[in-house]
Amino acid sequence: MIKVTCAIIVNADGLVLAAQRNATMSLPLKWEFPGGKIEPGETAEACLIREIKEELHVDIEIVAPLPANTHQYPNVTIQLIPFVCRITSGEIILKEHLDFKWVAKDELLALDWAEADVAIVKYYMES
Ligand SMILES: Nc1nc2c([nH]c(=O)n2[C@@H]2O[C@H](COP(=O)(O)OP(=O)(O)OP(=O)(O)O)[C@@H](O)[C@H]2O)c(=O)[nH]1
Repeated sequence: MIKVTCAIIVNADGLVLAAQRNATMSLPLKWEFPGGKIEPGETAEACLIREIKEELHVDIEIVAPLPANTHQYPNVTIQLIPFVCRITSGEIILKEHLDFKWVAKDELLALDWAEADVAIVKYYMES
């Protein structure tokens, strides 16, 4: 099982950042929370801070963990480990994703999410 962290980045207006995977990634064009795989010896929190810097070019602080979701794709099983986060410095520059948008909490489910994210989106919407 692959452990993957992801960031539910919330801005001052309470909007949530959704990022769209590019056409050449796995799960092309699906929406996700940015993040990535935990490296050996790395904590989930350190992984997420590193991945967000690499992918979005901003610094974040972690506000709170949410329950992880294990999801079986046809070729791989991932454990997706979410954290609510805030940007502490920088402007977003997309390094890997095709697009991003700030979405109101009650409109999140309208996006075409990666399957593993759906349970996390629902949990967050109800929290
Ligand atoms: N970062 C991130 N990955 C997710 C989410 N949901 C989800 O199913 N994934 C999957 O978790 C894995 C995370 O990989 P990654 O972001 O570190 O790197 P990657 O796309 O280059 O990996 P890959 O080439 O193995 O697909 C991918 O298989 C991705 O499809 C999510 O919300 N955020």
